[in-house]
Amino acid sequence: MLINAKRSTAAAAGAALLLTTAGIGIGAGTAVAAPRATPLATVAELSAQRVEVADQVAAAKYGTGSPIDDPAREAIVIADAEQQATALGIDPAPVAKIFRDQIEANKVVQRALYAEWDADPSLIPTTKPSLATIRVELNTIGAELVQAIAAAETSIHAPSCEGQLTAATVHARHEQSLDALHYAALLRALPSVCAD
Ligand SMILES: C=C(O[C@@H]1C=C(C(=O)O)C=C[C@H]1O)C(=O)O
Repeated sequence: MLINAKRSTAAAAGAALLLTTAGIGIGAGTAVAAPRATPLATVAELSAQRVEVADQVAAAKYGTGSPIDDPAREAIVIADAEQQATALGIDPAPVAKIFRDQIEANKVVQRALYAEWDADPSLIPTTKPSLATIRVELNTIGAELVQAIAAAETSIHAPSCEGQLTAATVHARHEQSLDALHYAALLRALPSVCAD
């Protein structure tokens, strides 16, 4: 009886080992196929999305007299981000700083596209999107970005933040096939992410 019990314990242990091994195998395979995004990777991805949306902003404004710089709208974007940060229980001041950079990055793209379109009008987009609709999209990305910043709190304060952020930035560039302009803008969007 005692021996049987030992045997069944051994059998259970063996089964558990097999399951664990199988689990590890599945886990490793999944990790290779689709690595789980780190919190800073999400910050970089959303920032990349935001600089890509700048193309639509530029297309909406170009030739309409709407200025690239819209300080009233910028104030709303920053106030929203601060409010969302406070609601999530994080310090709104560094979030506002990150959003100021995000806005500058967006304008880097807009200015570059304006210059391209001025130089070669055949490149001007033929369809003009609605600025109001694009701003709703920017609001959505912005809200997700504040959440990602909140989720990245530990990484943001870690000594490895700059290294992790560089890796995340290069990864986002690759994932979203950013061209040189949008990669330059992405770099402009992120310098305030890691805490001093
Ligand atoms: C994107 C726009 O252009 C600029 C960039 C902004 C942003 O990145 O949120 C906000 C206002 C503008 O200065 C816009 O007008 O909506």
